[in-house]
Amino acid sequence: MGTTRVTRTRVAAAAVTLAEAGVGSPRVDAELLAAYVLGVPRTRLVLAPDLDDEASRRLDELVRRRAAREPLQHLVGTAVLGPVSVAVGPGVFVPRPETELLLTEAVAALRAIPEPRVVDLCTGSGALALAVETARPDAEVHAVEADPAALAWARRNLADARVRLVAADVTAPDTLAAMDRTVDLVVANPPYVPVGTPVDEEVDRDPVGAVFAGPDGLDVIRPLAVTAARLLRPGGRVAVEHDESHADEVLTLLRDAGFTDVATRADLTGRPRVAAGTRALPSAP
Ligand SMILES: C[S@@+](CC[C@H](N)C(=O)[O-])C[C@H]1O[C@@H](n2cnc3c(N)ncnc32)[C@H](O)[C@@H]1O
Repeated sequence: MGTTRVTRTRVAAAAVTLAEAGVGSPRVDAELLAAYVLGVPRTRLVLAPDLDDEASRRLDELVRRRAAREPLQHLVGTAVLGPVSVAVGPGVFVPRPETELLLTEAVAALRAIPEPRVVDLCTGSGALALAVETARPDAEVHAVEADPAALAWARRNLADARVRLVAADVTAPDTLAAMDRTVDLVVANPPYVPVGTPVDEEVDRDPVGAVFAGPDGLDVIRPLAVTAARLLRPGGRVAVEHDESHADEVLTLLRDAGFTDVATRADLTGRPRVAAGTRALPSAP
């Protein structure tokens, strides 16, 4: 048997198992799990040594767990956001590719600002804060999170970074009060799903408080818009990820909180997913 034939056969069988279990990207997941077991990037799978008996057993076990809809990122222990990879598992929200739109908006907003001060509200694993710091090593980045389990993951992910992690409630009127009117950019990917909305089985593994936010999904974004306006200097920028059904409501919340130039950014499929705005300048006396 050729060196990669076992792997090819096992990956094909795993993809069938995952498809039957309703996994959205069965072939990719099968390849990623095989690559993980073999300790190679997915792009090098065809060049990797074949699966031996022990590796085959480990792959079977991971495929069984993935078919039971454990998130792929929990199985491999990491999730990627733009240029960074963070450790994830039970107790913390798994960063999603969708949030790269927010990261792109953040980096664009900082383009002309030297040594910017940035606040990431609702940081979860710390992925977005770390990605901003990686893109802009001259930035002073603060990351705010309230949930103790998520904070433990963020602490681990930010251990070697300069990001300052703050345990606080982003809806409280005094969070980071010492920084009022000094921040250049506030970014946030808060919970925004209306309570009771059916979600994928994988989303069910995210902490409830990371996903759901009250009957209309806006229980965190509503006060967060006020917090962002308080923290930002006049002319500073805000960018908030939201559900595609909330575009108009979030723009209204930003306007009501004191933002101008509010606009929605759409993802590659045209769905509105990020609202951005500028902290209004004080009106002339
Ligand atoms: C959707 S997750 C996003 C995590 C991360 N920013 C990302 O993009 O992967 C939302 C996070 O907000 C946190 N959170 C929810 N309500 C909060 C609040 N009132 N204050 C601070 N953090 C909060 C949750 O614990 C969760 O970690």
